[in-house]
Amino acid sequence: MILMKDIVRDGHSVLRAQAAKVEFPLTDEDKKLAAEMMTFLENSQNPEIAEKHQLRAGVGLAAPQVGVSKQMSAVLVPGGDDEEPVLKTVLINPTIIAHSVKNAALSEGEGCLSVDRDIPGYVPRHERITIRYQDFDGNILKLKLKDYPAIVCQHEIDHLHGILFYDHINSTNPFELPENTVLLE
Ligand SMILES: CNC(=O)c1cccc(C)c1Nc1nc(N2CCN(c3ccccc3Cl)CC2)nc(N2CSC[C@H]2C(=O)NC)n1
Ligand code: NI
Repeated sequence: MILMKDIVRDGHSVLRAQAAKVEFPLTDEDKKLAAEMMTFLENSQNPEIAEKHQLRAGVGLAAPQVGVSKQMSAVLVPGGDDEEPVLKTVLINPTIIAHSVKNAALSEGEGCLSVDRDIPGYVPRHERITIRYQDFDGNILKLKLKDYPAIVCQHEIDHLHGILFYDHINSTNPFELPENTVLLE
């Protein structure tokens, strides 16, 4: 199982590299990695397991964060208690093919499993996006998202292009809110 010791931290070059496209058919190794990344997210969101293994909670994990420079990210945005997840998917070779003019940012800022320090500030992103990606069989799928799930997927797709959340924070005024940007509570 993936543990915090397996997660690459900021400063390691793999987090700043352009990840390679995933080839199809997926190798067994690719399939295993995708499953392990999703299991990590589930474990990290389970209080008992997270406590036992000292896992930091996350809703997204990209392959470069476990040292694999491939375009694959797992996303698990939970619903309320006893509800289905809002979003549970593995994005393979994802691209944003459309987005709103309007931007959005999490009012509490963003965290990242690969960044051990708290970096305050708004991370302006698109409020709505359409993602084109591939499933395990290589079929091309489209996904329209808005608000928190859209923010999470943009954060994870950034990882595949060597971009970290704080790259988007205004260094002179971290809490400056660009016009046409809404804050998500
Ligand atoms: C600096 N301020 C902050 O971090 C921050 C501070 C407050 C609120 C938010 C909303 C913040 N922001 C933020 N909170 C999260 N979590 C909230 C807690 N949650 C979680 C925790 C426990 C169980 C289950 C779950 Cl689900 C896990 C996810 N996650 C992300 N990000 C940025 S997009 C990728 C995603 C990620 O997975 N990061 C590791 N940002
Ligand atoms: Ni991250």
